[in-house]
Amino acid sequence: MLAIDVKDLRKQFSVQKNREGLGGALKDLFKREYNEITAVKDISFQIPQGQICGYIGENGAGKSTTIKMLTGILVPTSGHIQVNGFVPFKDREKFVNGIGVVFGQRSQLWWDIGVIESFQLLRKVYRVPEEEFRKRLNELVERLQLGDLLNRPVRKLSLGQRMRCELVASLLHNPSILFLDEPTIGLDIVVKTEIRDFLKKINREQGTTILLTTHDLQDIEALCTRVIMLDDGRIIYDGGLDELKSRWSKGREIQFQFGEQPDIRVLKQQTEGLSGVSWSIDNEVTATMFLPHEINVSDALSRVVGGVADIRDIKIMETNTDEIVREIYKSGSASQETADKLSQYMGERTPESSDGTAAPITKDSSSEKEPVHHG
Ligand SMILES: Nc1ncnc2c1ncn2[C@@H]1O[C@H](COP(=O)(O)OP(=O)(O)OP(=O)(O)O)[C@@H](O)[C@H]1O
Repeated sequence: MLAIDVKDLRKQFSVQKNREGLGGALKDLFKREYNEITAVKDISFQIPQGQICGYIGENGAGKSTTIKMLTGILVPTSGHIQVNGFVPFKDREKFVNGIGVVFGQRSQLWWDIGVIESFQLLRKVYRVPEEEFRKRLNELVERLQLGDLLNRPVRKLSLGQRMRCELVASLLHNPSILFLDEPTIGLDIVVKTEIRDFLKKINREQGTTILLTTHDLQDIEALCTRVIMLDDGRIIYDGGLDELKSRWSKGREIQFQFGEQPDIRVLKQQTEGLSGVSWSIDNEVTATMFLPHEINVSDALSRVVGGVADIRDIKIMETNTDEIVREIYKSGSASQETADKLSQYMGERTPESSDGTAAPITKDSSSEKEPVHHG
């Protein structure tokens, strides 16, 4: 069964226009005018069970709006969604038992009470039997090393400690799908790594499906085999991370360290005839060879190694995903082929139903913009 099935999903918001000046304010009082914002524009994708998929895009691309529709917080304007076989905003009671949600920028824990008490309240919300809850809690507490924190009020936790507690909270009822919206935002590299390792483990051991939005591409590199890239509410890439890199990176770089000062003319002679290969001298003893994708690394390497003496070290430089993704964001399209395909089936459509906010998933998710701290 598919974990997530989305077809032609659209979300429009009506935003009130504010006219300028006192006269404008008075007019606003009597006749309100609205602008339509289309945050998500007829997107379609399917995620099989057990996959970890990255959902990325620039600020305002529509990531959070999608997650909110997938978790039943927002009602779509049009299109179809099934998550675990349920329509999120309709079948909420049954639906929420199968999903876990972490919004990095807001808390699902009660601010002033001890962490363990928040967990107990969540146990009741999700109707988890006490014995099962204890077993699961012990396991999660051990894995995320929360032992000392359980009796502290949430407001006294550091961001990293709170985020580990948020993860436990989202997993207490053993959901099969986890939605993570910026789960590593603001965390230091140690906590980020711990959280990534933990997520990899639960995915591997329990087959948890994970949909993850992030601006940190290291999260994507560490966790995701697939990435969906959004631009202005549309999907501009859906595929493997490796494929994205190889299709979009301009080439590879190999850095050589020599025993003596390299002569650029000699280096160029070695790679003569290899189209697109170029050289630059970095300092007295190192030079870098740039290779377009069409040229085989071993062909180029063997020419240099065979023709130049005294090579001390060779470094093949990793493709920098950040740079690639930045380039794609700038151009707004991951490939011509994708853009062509998209333009065939997308296009502005008339909204079919009004937007709206569904009832809260569990306790209080009514405030859309402000962090929710219970207390
Ligand atoms: N409740 C709302 N009312 C009106 N417009 C909204 C609302 N929520 C989101 N938007 C608009 O929809 C668009 C997409 O916003 P969304 O929060 O989904 O983007 P995002 O990709 O998650 O961005 P970020 O990375 O900054 O969190 C933006 O133009 C945003 O201003």
